[in-house]
Amino acid sequence: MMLMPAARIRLFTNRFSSLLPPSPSSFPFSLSFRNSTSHSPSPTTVSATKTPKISVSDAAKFARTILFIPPGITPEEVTETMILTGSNIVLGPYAGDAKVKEVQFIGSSVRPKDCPKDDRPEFAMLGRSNVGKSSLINSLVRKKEVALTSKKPGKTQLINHFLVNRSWYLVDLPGYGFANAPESARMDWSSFTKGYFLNRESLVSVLLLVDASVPPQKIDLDCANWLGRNNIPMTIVFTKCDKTKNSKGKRPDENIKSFQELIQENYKIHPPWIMTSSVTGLGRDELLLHMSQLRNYWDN
Ligand SMILES: Nc1nc2c(ncn2[C@@H]2O[C@H](COP(=O)(O)OP(=O)(O)OP(=O)(O)O)[C@@H](O)[C@H]2O)c(=O)[nH]1
Ligand SMILES: [Mg+2]
Repeated sequence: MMLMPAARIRLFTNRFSSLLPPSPSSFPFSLSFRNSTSHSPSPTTVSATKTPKISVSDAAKFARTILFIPPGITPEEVTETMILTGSNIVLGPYAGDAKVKEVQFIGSSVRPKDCPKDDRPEFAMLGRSNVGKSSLINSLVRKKEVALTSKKPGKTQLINHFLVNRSWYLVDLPGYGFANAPESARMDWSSFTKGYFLNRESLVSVLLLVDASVPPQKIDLDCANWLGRNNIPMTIVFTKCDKTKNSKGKRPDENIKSFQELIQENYKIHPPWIMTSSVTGLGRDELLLHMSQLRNYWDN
Protein backbone atom coordinates (compact mmCIF):
# COMPACT_ATOMS: atom_id res chain seq x y z
CA MET A 1 0.00 0.00 0.00
CA MET A 2 1.34 3.46 -0.87
CA LEU A 3 1.49 5.76 2.11
CA MET A 4 1.47 9.52 1.92
CA PRO A 5 4.85 11.13 2.74
CA ALA A 6 3.75 12.45 6.09
CA ALA A 7 2.45 9.06 7.12
CA ARG A 8 5.62 7.37 5.97
CA ILE A 9 7.93 9.60 7.89
CA ARG A 10 5.83 9.27 11.00
CA LEU A 11 5.92 5.51 10.73
CA PHE A 12 9.66 5.61 10.32
CA THR A 13 10.27 8.06 13.11
CA ASN A 14 8.24 6.08 15.58
CA ARG A 15 10.22 2.98 14.82
CA PHE A 16 13.71 4.41 14.72
CA SER A 17 14.33 7.36 16.87
CA SER A 18 14.51 8.19 20.52
CA LEU A 19 11.46 8.47 22.67
CA LEU A 20 12.41 11.79 24.18
CA PRO A 21 9.67 14.38 24.37
CA PRO A 22 9.59 16.84 21.47
CA SER A 23 10.93 20.26 22.28
CA PRO A 24 9.91 23.58 20.82
CA SER A 25 13.10 25.21 22.04
CA SER A 26 15.68 26.40 19.61
CA PHE A 27 18.88 24.65 18.71
CA PRO A 28 21.29 24.25 20.38
CA PHE A 29 20.30 24.03 24.00
CA SER A 30 21.73 22.55 27.13
CA LEU A 31 21.72 18.97 28.32
CA SER A 32 19.56 19.80 31.29
CA PHE A 33 16.39 18.18 29.97
CA ARG A 34 17.32 14.62 30.92
CA ASN A 35 14.23 12.91 32.20
CA SER A 36 13.19 9.64 33.73
CA THR A 37 10.91 8.50 30.90
CA SER A 38 13.90 7.83 28.69
CA HIS A 39 15.38 5.16 30.92
CA SER A 40 12.87 2.38 30.50
CA PRO A 41 14.18 -0.74 28.77
CA SER A 42 13.45 -1.12 25.09
CA PRO A 43 12.17 -4.31 23.53
CA THR A 44 14.39 -3.74 20.52
CA THR A 45 17.70 -3.42 22.31
CA VAL A 46 20.12 -6.23 22.96
CA SER A 47 23.20 -6.45 25.11
CA ALA A 48 26.51 -6.67 23.29
CA THR A 49 27.58 -9.34 25.73
CA LYS A 50 25.26 -11.70 23.86
CA THR A 51 27.34 -11.35 20.73
CA PRO A 52 30.69 -13.07 20.26
CA LYS A 53 34.00 -11.35 19.46
CA ILE A 54 34.01 -8.22 17.34
CA SER A 55 36.96 -6.78 15.46
CA VAL A 56 37.35 -3.39 17.11
CA SER A 57 39.42 -2.33 20.08
CA ASP A 58 38.42 -2.93 23.69
CA ALA A 59 37.18 0.61 24.18
CA ALA A 60 34.99 0.40 21.12
CA LYS A 61 33.71 -2.99 22.25
CA PHE A 62 32.68 -1.48 25.53
CA ALA A 63 30.99 1.38 23.71
CA ARG A 64 28.93 -1.08 21.74
CA THR A 65 26.63 -1.92 24.60
CA ILE A 66 23.46 -1.53 22.60
CA LEU A 67 22.94 -2.68 19.05
CA PHE A 68 20.75 -0.99 16.50
CA ILE A 69 18.25 -3.56 15.32
CA PRO A 70 16.59 -2.52 12.05
CA PRO A 71 13.03 -3.40 11.05
CA GLY A 72 12.34 -6.91 9.86
CA ILE A 73 14.47 -8.70 12.44
CA THR A 74 14.23 -9.46 16.16
CA PRO A 75 17.09 -9.23 18.69
CA GLU A 76 17.00 -13.01 19.10
CA GLU A 77 17.77 -13.50 15.42
CA VAL A 78 20.92 -11.37 15.48
CA THR A 79 24.23 -13.14 14.88
CA GLU A 80 27.75 -11.73 14.85
CA THR A 81 27.99 -11.71 11.08
CA MET A 82 25.01 -9.37 10.82
CA ILE A 83 26.79 -6.57 12.70
CA LEU A 84 28.51 -4.06 10.45
CA THR A 85 32.21 -3.66 11.29
CA GLY A 86 33.06 -0.64 13.43
CA SER A 87 29.46 0.07 14.31
CA ASN A 88 26.51 -1.02 16.45
CA ILE A 89 24.40 -1.54 13.34
CA VAL A 90 22.77 -4.85 12.53
CA LEU A 91 22.14 -5.51 8.87
CA GLY A 92 18.56 -6.60 8.32
CA PRO A 93 16.46 -7.88 5.44
CA TYR A 94 15.84 -4.42 3.97
CA ALA A 95 19.53 -3.90 3.12
CA GLY A 96 20.55 -3.95 -0.54
CA ASP A 97 21.26 -1.78 -3.55
CA ALA A 98 24.11 -0.01 -1.76
CA LYS A 99 26.20 0.76 -4.87
CA VAL A 100 26.65 4.32 -6.05
CA LYS A 101 26.44 4.23 -9.85
CA GLU A 102 26.01 7.92 -10.54
CA VAL A 103 25.71 11.20 -8.74
CA GLN A 104 24.38 14.55 -9.93
CA PHE A 105 24.61 17.92 -8.22
CA ILE A 106 21.04 19.21 -8.33
CA GLY A 107 21.43 22.64 -6.78
CA SER A 108 21.95 24.88 -3.79
CA SER A 109 19.10 26.27 -1.73
CA VAL A 110 19.29 29.36 0.39
CA ARG A 111 16.18 28.56 2.37
CA PRO A 112 14.76 25.20 3.41
CA LYS A 113 11.59 25.92 1.42
CA ASP A 114 13.61 26.22 -1.79
CA CYS A 115 14.82 22.59 -1.58
CA PRO A 116 13.74 20.09 -4.29
CA LYS A 117 10.06 19.33 -3.96
CA ASP A 118 9.99 15.78 -5.23
CA ASP A 119 9.42 12.95 -2.83
CA ARG A 120 12.77 11.14 -3.08
CA PRO A 121 14.23 9.95 0.22
CA GLU A 122 17.16 11.94 1.56
CA PHE A 123 19.96 11.85 4.12
CA ALA A 124 21.33 15.10 5.52
CA MET A 125 24.88 15.68 6.71
CA LEU A 126 24.87 17.56 9.97
CA GLY A 127 27.82 18.42 12.18
CA ARG A 128 30.32 20.99 13.32
CA SER A 129 32.06 23.03 10.73
CA ASN A 130 35.16 21.17 9.53
CA VAL A 131 33.97 17.79 10.86
CA GLY A 132 34.13 16.35 7.34
CA LYS A 133 30.57 16.50 5.98
CA SER A 134 31.53 17.42 2.42
CA SER A 135 34.46 14.97 2.51
CA LEU A 136 32.13 12.16 3.55
CA ILE A 137 29.84 12.87 0.61
CA ASN A 138 32.83 12.69 -1.74
CA SER A 139 33.93 9.45 -0.10
CA LEU A 140 30.47 7.88 -0.36
CA VAL A 141 30.13 8.70 -4.05
CA ARG A 142 33.84 8.07 -4.73
CA LYS A 143 34.38 11.44 -6.39
CA LYS A 144 37.00 13.90 -5.19
CA GLU A 145 35.27 17.20 -5.66
CA VAL A 146 31.55 16.61 -5.92
CA ALA A 147 31.15 18.49 -2.66
CA LEU A 148 33.66 21.28 -2.03
CA THR A 149 35.87 20.86 1.02
CA SER A 150 38.35 23.08 2.83
CA LYS A 151 40.74 23.14 5.77
CA LYS A 152 39.04 26.36 6.82
CA PRO A 153 35.73 25.98 8.66
CA GLY A 154 32.64 27.46 7.04
CA LYS A 155 33.19 26.22 3.48
CA THR A 156 29.65 24.95 2.88
CA GLN A 157 27.18 27.83 3.15
CA LEU A 158 24.00 26.54 1.49
CA ILE A 159 21.79 23.46 1.42
CA ASN A 160 23.28 21.40 -1.41
CA HIS A 161 21.37 18.49 -2.92
CA PHE A 162 23.18 15.59 -4.61
CA LEU A 163 21.04 13.00 -6.39
CA VAL A 164 22.41 9.45 -6.22
CA ASN A 165 21.39 6.82 -8.78
CA ARG A 166 18.53 9.13 -9.75
CA SER A 167 16.66 7.83 -6.75
CA TRP A 168 17.80 9.35 -3.45
CA TYR A 169 19.51 12.46 -2.13
CA LEU A 170 22.59 13.22 -0.08
CA VAL A 171 22.31 16.71 1.37
CA ASP A 172 25.36 18.76 2.33
CA LEU A 173 24.64 21.41 4.94
CA PRO A 174 26.58 24.28 6.49
CA GLY A 175 28.28 23.31 9.74
CA TYR A 176 27.49 24.65 13.16
CA GLY A 177 29.89 25.91 15.83
CA PHE A 178 32.26 27.96 13.74
CA ALA A 179 35.04 28.02 16.32
CA ASN A 180 37.66 29.42 13.96
CA ALA A 181 35.54 30.59 11.08
CA PRO A 182 35.79 34.12 9.80
CA GLU A 183 32.94 36.43 10.74
CA SER A 184 31.68 36.42 7.17
CA ALA A 185 31.14 32.67 7.35
CA ARG A 186 28.90 32.85 10.40
CA MET A 187 25.17 32.90 10.17
CA ASP A 188 22.09 32.17 12.16
CA TRP A 189 22.54 28.43 11.82
CA SER A 190 19.67 27.69 14.10
CA SER A 191 16.91 29.37 12.14
CA PHE A 192 18.52 28.42 8.84
CA THR A 193 18.54 24.67 9.31
CA LYS A 194 16.01 24.12 12.06
CA GLY A 195 13.18 24.60 9.60
CA TYR A 196 14.75 22.06 7.30
CA PHE A 197 14.97 19.33 9.94
CA LEU A 198 11.54 19.89 11.39
CA ASN A 199 9.66 20.17 8.09
CA ARG A 200 11.45 18.00 5.56
CA GLU A 201 9.12 15.05 5.15
CA SER A 202 11.43 13.13 2.83
CA LEU A 203 14.27 13.15 5.39
CA VAL A 204 14.97 9.46 6.09
CA SER A 205 17.75 10.10 8.58
CA VAL A 206 20.14 12.77 9.68
CA LEU A 207 23.76 11.68 9.57
CA LEU A 208 25.16 13.45 12.60
CA LEU A 209 28.90 13.67 12.05
CA VAL A 210 31.08 13.72 15.13
CA ASP A 211 34.87 14.16 15.03
CA ALA A 212 36.36 11.06 16.67
CA SER A 213 39.80 12.62 16.93
CA VAL A 214 38.71 14.98 19.72
CA PRO A 215 36.90 14.39 23.02
CA PRO A 216 33.10 14.87 23.10
CA GLN A 217 32.11 18.47 22.42
CA LYS A 218 29.14 20.02 24.17
CA ILE A 219 27.69 21.40 20.97
CA ASP A 220 27.60 17.92 19.39
CA LEU A 221 25.94 16.44 22.47
CA ASP A 222 23.40 19.25 22.42
CA CYS A 223 22.76 18.58 18.77
CA ALA A 224 22.25 14.82 19.29
CA ASN A 225 19.86 15.55 22.10
CA TRP A 226 17.97 18.18 20.14
CA LEU A 227 17.40 15.68 17.32
CA GLY A 228 16.28 13.09 19.85
CA ARG A 229 13.86 15.41 21.53
CA ASN A 230 12.32 16.31 18.21
CA ASN A 231 12.03 12.69 17.09
CA ILE A 232 14.25 13.23 14.09
CA PRO A 233 15.92 9.93 13.16
CA MET A 234 19.70 10.06 13.23
CA THR A 235 22.75 7.96 12.63
CA ILE A 236 25.90 9.07 14.43
CA VAL A 237 28.80 8.98 11.99
CA PHE A 238 32.17 9.28 13.69
CA THR A 239 34.63 10.92 11.29
CA LYS A 240 38.43 11.16 11.12
CA CYS A 241 38.87 7.73 12.73
CA ASP A 242 42.19 7.50 10.88
CA LYS A 243 43.69 10.20 13.12
CA THR A 244 45.41 7.99 15.66
CA LYS A 245 48.79 9.71 15.72
CA ASN A 246 47.87 12.55 18.02
CA SER A 247 49.93 11.58 21.07
CA LYS A 248 48.48 14.38 23.22
CA GLY A 249 44.82 13.52 22.81
CA LYS A 250 42.87 10.32 23.29
CA ARG A 251 42.41 7.74 20.59
CA PRO A 252 39.28 7.82 18.41
CA ASP A 253 37.84 4.71 20.03
CA GLU A 254 38.21 6.27 23.48
CA ASN A 255 36.52 9.47 22.34
CA ILE A 256 33.73 7.44 20.76
CA LYS A 257 33.21 5.54 23.98
CA SER A 258 32.96 8.78 25.96
CA PHE A 259 30.48 10.22 23.48
CA GLN A 260 28.31 7.09 23.66
CA GLU A 261 28.25 7.20 27.43
CA LEU A 262 27.19 10.83 27.45
CA ILE A 263 24.20 10.38 25.17
CA GLN A 264 23.22 6.88 26.24
CA GLU A 265 20.97 7.90 29.10
CA ASN A 266 18.78 9.97 26.84
CA TYR A 267 17.81 7.21 24.46
CA LYS A 268 15.40 4.38 24.90
CA ILE A 269 16.61 2.93 21.62
CA HIS A 270 20.29 3.65 21.10
CA PRO A 271 20.86 5.43 17.81
CA PRO A 272 22.89 3.65 15.16
CA TRP A 273 26.54 4.71 15.06
CA ILE A 274 29.45 3.94 12.79
CA MET A 275 33.17 4.71 12.56
CA THR A 276 34.39 6.26 9.30
CA SER A 277 37.36 7.89 7.63
CA SER A 278 37.15 9.76 4.37
CA VAL A 279 40.92 9.33 4.04
CA THR A 280 41.10 5.53 4.31
CA GLY A 281 37.53 4.70 3.27
CA LEU A 282 36.84 3.06 6.63
CA GLY A 283 33.11 2.49 7.11
CA ARG A 284 32.16 3.69 3.64
CA ASP A 285 30.59 0.48 2.33
CA GLU A 286 29.04 -0.25 5.69
CA LEU A 287 27.43 3.17 5.90
CA LEU A 288 26.02 2.78 2.39
CA LEU A 289 24.53 -0.58 3.39
CA HIS A 290 22.99 0.93 6.49
CA MET A 291 21.54 3.78 4.45
CA SER A 292 20.13 1.26 1.99
CA GLN A 293 18.20 -0.53 4.69
CA LEU A 294 16.80 2.71 6.09
CA ARG A 295 15.86 3.87 2.59
CA ASN A 296 14.31 0.59 1.48
CA TYR A 297 12.25 0.40 4.63
CA TRP A 298 11.14 4.00 4.17
CA ASP A 299 10.28 3.31 0.51
CA ASN A 300 8.33 0.22 1.43
N1 LIG B 1 42.30 12.91 8.55
C1 LIG B 1 41.07 13.16 8.09
N2 LIG B 1 40.75 14.40 7.65
C2 LIG B 1 39.51 14.61 7.18
C3 LIG B 1 38.52 13.59 7.16
N3 LIG B 1 37.36 14.12 6.68
C4 LIG B 1 37.63 15.41 6.41
N4 LIG B 1 38.91 15.73 6.70
C5 LIG B 1 39.55 17.04 6.53
O1 LIG B 1 38.86 17.99 7.34
C6 LIG B 1 38.76 19.25 6.68
C7 LIG B 1 37.31 19.70 6.59
O2 LIG B 1 36.61 18.83 5.73
P1 LIG B 1 35.21 19.26 5.05
O3 LIG B 1 34.68 18.03 4.39
O4 LIG B 1 35.37 20.48 4.22
O5 LIG B 1 34.36 19.62 6.35
P2 LIG B 1 32.86 20.16 6.44
O6 LIG B 1 32.24 19.50 7.61
O7 LIG B 1 32.16 20.00 5.14
O8 LIG B 1 33.08 21.70 6.78
P3 LIG B 1 32.11 22.98 6.54
O9 LIG B 1 31.65 22.93 5.12
O10 LIG B 1 33.01 24.12 6.83
O11 LIG B 1 31.01 22.88 7.52
C8 LIG B 1 39.44 19.05 5.32
O12 LIG B 1 40.77 19.53 5.43
C9 LIG B 1 39.40 17.56 5.10
O13 LIG B 1 40.46 17.10 4.28
C10 LIG B 1 38.88 12.28 7.61
O14 LIG B 1 38.10 11.30 7.63
N5 LIG B 1 40.17 12.14 8.07
MG1 LIG C 1 31.28 21.38 3.89
